[in-house]
Amino acid sequence: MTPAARIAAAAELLDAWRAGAPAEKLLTTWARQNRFAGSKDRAAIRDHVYDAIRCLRSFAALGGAATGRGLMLGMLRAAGTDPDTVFTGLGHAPAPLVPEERAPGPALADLAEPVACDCPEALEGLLRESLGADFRPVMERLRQRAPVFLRVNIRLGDPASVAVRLAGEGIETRAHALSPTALEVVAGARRVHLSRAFAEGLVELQDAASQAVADMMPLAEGARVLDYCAGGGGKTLAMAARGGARHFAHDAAPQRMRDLPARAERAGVAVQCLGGTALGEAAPFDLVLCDVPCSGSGAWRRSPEAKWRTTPADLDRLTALQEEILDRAAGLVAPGGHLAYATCSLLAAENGARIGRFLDAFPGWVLRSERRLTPLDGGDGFYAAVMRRPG
Ligand SMILES: C[S@@+](CC[C@H](N)C(=O)[O-])C[C@H]1O[C@@H](n2cnc3c(N)ncnc32)[C@H](O)[C@@H]1O
Repeated sequence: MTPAARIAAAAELLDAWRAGAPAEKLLTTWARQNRFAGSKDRAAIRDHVYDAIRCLRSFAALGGAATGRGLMLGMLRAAGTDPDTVFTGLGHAPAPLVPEERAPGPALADLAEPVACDCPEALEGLLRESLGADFRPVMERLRQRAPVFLRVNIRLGDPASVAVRLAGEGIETRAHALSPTALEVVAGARRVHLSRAFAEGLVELQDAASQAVADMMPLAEGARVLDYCAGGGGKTLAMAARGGARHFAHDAAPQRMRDLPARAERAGVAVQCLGGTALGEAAPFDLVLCDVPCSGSGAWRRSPEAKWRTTPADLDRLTALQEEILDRAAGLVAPGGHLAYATCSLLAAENGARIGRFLDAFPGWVLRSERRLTPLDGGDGFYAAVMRRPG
């Protein structure tokens, strides 16, 4: 496909996305129905679609319309590319520009701040309040693609020698300040899944801030550790790789943990998955981590659709669920043990406010550590707090 044909395909997909279909599903269906497209075509179309979703407001303003065509036009203008070189109507390229599309519009620098930095209208007040002086730089960062990070499984290799192994497979990496186990992939990211290093459990794909959260967890020798909202088990595995403790995983949707036993085996660690009844029998635990469901606002570079589809009412539902999970998990912590709370949210309502409420409701518990990370630190936005139960 020509670059222009890829842009035409992305414009069509964006129109279907605006009608409500999830981007991932649209891209998979498109690939199935257009077998002539190669992996480079699919990757380029995916990049255009996700870039446009990340930059929805600014691209629409620069392109003069929030349609797929307007968004692609805005994307070209934002990049300083002359749209006439793409909108030629030749072959599978988009149709030539009509006079209204050609009329000079605003430049990126002239757009109002929330439009220029692609801030969702529905959450602007909360984001400003939560981020303070970092509002603009964080929102700007969320317009960009997310970096790819690997977590080195320190049970099986040290980061420096794993980096050399990866380089031998065409994957260039560099260490990252957020975590001693993190390697940022600077070239060859698409090779990771097929690499021997990945197959042998030397590395997992995991955001560096997520690794930093796992690093914060107090893991005493012989401690019994429960990942209460384990999902796919990213944090369970990161904690287990540190060694010394016994690890348990639970999730309200147990099917989310279905790959965890195989991933644990590949990583050379032991993790026991617990359903509801078994959980009660296995309690108490020395550490319970609640990596709760949240707005995901810290990860909008990776999952930009949520940026436009999360409403204040969703947030109310989420904060109520976060509170319920914390209260229930507190009952699983042994006297003198720790309860940890984590989100990939930038919003104070899901972060410090939840911990403040918990400490008010549970006298005697003390806050031991707390960390806020934004994409300005390099990885996703994260919040984590560790509290200690009275002995
Ligand atoms: C942010 S995700 C966890 C991600 C995971 N810890 C990781 O690092 O890959 C939140 C998880 O909480 C689970 N969850 C939702 N409600 C829950 C509840 N009431 N109790 C336990 N888990 C719950 C969801 O099914 C989801 O898998």
